[in-house]
Amino acid sequence: MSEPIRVAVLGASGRMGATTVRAVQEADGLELVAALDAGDDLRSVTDAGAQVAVDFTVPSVTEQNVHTMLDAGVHVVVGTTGWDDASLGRVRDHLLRAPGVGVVVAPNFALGAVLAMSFARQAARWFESVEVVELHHPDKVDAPSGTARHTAQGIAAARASAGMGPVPDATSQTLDGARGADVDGVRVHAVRLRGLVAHEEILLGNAGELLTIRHDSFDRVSFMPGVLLAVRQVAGRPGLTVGLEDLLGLQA
Ligand SMILES: NC(=O)C1=CN([C@@H]2O[C@H](COP(=O)(O)OP(=O)(O)OC[C@H]3O[C@@H](n4cnc5c(N)ncnc54)[C@H](O)[C@@H]3O)[C@@H](O)[C@H]2O)C=CC1
Ligand SMILES: O=C(O)C1=N[C@H](C(=O)O)C[C@H](O)C1
Repeated sequence: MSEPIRVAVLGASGRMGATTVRAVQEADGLELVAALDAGDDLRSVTDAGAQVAVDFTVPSVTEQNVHTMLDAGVHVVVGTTGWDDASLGRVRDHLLRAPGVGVVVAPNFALGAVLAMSFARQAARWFESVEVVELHHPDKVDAPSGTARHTAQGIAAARASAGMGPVPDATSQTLDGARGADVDGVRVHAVRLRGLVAHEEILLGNAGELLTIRHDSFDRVSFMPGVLLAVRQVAGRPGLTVGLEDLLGLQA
């Protein structure tokens, strides 16, 4: 039998980190060797011999954590949101100096959410109108969600490659924020409500019809199959992988 993959979890006391700690402990072929939270020294990841670090921390520290892991030759699976083209570009550059090391950054590890984004990209070219609504628990620090941004970017790219123009919208008088955020021309609305976990609706409209694509995460265990898949695959994927689509054999 092969040796287990040695895994460290960063943000281990948080909602996602604690769920990941349990999932790694229960998974075949994985061994939890370090569980760190704010204030802990990242050197304990390498001291513990971790091969893969999973980051579920906060947007303000995740990029620095990844650079520190790359300097140590540790593969990284990142679920923390807040990434943009510039921060991803810096990681891509760093990876040129860390040959053989892999980083997977995925805004959402729930299989249904990844499929919903894929369906939305597929549908985008056939609908004149589209808006994205994300709904989350009120302790979330960022808005709109990383998933909603990724969804809107994918829809915008699909519309652009189909030669579609802007989404119709005659609004000329409005209160600030009433039309949501503009992500590459796609309106994104963020709801924060006690009782919710993580939910997304993609609304696609044509004259006389509406297609709604909806995904609900009712429990954080929904993210774990995707997290474990990435942990198992990251060492075999040198360089930067953004999103879980490629790991699931879906078109990005
Ligand atoms: N990709 C995905 O599927 C999912 C991503 N997320 C994202 O994961 C992130 C974490 O979400 P939650 O667990 O709900 O937040 P949380 O606030 O419950 O947990 C964050 C944890 O990170 C810790 N932390 C802060 N600075 C740190 C540092 N320098 N080193 C180590 N730990 C540090 C905090 O003390 C806290 O325990 C968010 O960005 C969220 O959007 C959440 C759910 C699913
Ligand atoms: O903070 C959360 O809870 C979530 N964050 C991620 C995001 O911002 O997309 C993934 C999921 O929506 C849960």
